[in-house]
Amino acid sequence: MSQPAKKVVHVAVGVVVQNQCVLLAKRAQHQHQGGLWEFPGGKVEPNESVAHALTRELQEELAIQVENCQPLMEIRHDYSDKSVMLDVWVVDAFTGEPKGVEGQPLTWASAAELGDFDFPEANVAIVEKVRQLLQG
Ligand SMILES: Nc1nc2c([nH]c(=O)n2[C@H]2C[C@H](O)[C@@H](COP(=O)(O)OP(=O)(O)OP(=O)(O)O)O2)c(=O)[nH]1
Ligand SMILES: [Mg+2]
Repeated sequence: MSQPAKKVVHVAVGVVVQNQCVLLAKRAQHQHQGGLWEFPGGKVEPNESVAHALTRELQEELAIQVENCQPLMEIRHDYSDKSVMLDVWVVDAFTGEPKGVEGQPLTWASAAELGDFDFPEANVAIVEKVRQLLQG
């Protein structure tokens, strides 16, 4: 029997790079995929561009201002409880010093350190691509 089409949550995800490291944030326990590390970002609002959503979310979550970004990859993933489309962008220029505005822990990880963190399932391919990018 056919299932009704599942709503896919469109997410703007920022790979914020500086000094050959990438910025990671820890998701709060109460959130979807809580307790895991993520690339900061959040949901794209209706009629909002992905670049705008990314800029808005990184201002809200990290208090940084995106100065330059470009698309890296798109990942569609079905969790048991939710489907997501992660629109991943590299942020290679920003102003401000990243802070965990919502109380979330932040850390910078090098290519070699990326393996030390637990990420949501959807992130496997992103982490691999980011590792290559940082080794570039
Ligand atoms: N930001 C981010 N979200 C991710 C990653 N990997 C992954 O599966 N997700 C999923 C978890 C969530 O279901 C969704 C992102 O939602 P979110 O909770 O960050 O959204 P938001 O910032 O707009 O927050 P909210 O206030 O609406 O909860 O994407 C990732 O690396 N970064
Ligand atoms: Mg978020």
